[in-house]
Amino acid sequence: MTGPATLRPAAIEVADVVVRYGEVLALDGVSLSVEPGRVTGLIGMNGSGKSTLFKAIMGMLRPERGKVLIDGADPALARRRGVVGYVPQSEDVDWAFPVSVRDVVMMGRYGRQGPTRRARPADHAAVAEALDRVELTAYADRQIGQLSGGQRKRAFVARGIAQDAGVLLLDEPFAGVDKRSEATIVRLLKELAADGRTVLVSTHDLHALPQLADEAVLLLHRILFHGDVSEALRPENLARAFGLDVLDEGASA
Ligand SMILES: Nc1ncnc2c1ncn2[C@@H]1O[C@H](COP(=O)(O)OP(=O)(O)OP(=O)(O)O)[C@@H](O)[C@H]1O
Repeated sequence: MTGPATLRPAAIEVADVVVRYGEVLALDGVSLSVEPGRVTGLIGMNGSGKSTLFKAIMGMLRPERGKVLIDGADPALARRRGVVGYVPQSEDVDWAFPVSVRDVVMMGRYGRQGPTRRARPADHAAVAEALDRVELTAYADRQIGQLSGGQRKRAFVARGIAQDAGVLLLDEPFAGVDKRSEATIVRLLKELAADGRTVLVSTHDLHALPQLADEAVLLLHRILFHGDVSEALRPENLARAFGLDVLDEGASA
């Protein structure tokens, strides 16, 4: 499948990144390359540093050490250029905010509209196409909070599509989503990767991983594993990523 002409595929390069919040060492020398054209699953327990890694990739925090490059460019610059699209965790969104689904998707066009934010015909066309792609055309005028969990995620994916983002970061897209919506989102993400996008998805949902991801990254403040999904899911790898060895030690003490 060929992508839209304006799509800017971009690889993510993370080199030896250290991020600390006061005493908490959230990322401890993380190095990772994420390639376009694939869905990469980012797996780690609560507090393992997944959201912090996303923030570093978006240039929203400056690492104490190391570097992030998006297609060779500074991540904050890449974000301002609209190269990086982000689907946030549900808790990070104010669902009561009085905006329609269409408004949310139009936000993906703001970077092109300048300070006046006046939508041109091309912006409306891109929003309509993105809504169609995620199958939310019929819901375009609904307030964003009046959608199901899966539809809410798809609205934010549509924002990234309208933005022509070459990199899509999704933070826990399956949390609070039923199986049918999960299957729809998985299919959509695979299509978006096939267009040439770089798709990085954090998830706790290990069952969805084989269908979803072409490769997997296990994170526990540092990269424990990066490679085949089936290998990532081996019990010894999951035990390391989810700290079960720590629990075992505690149990035997
Ligand atoms: N703003 C902050 N101030 C202090 N500590 C923080 C802050 N943000 C994150 N942390 C800590 O940094 C570590 C990594 O947090 P992060 O949110 O990146 O993990 P996560 O893998 O995304 O977790 P979850 O799966 O629960 O969303 C945790 O120990 C967390 O408590």
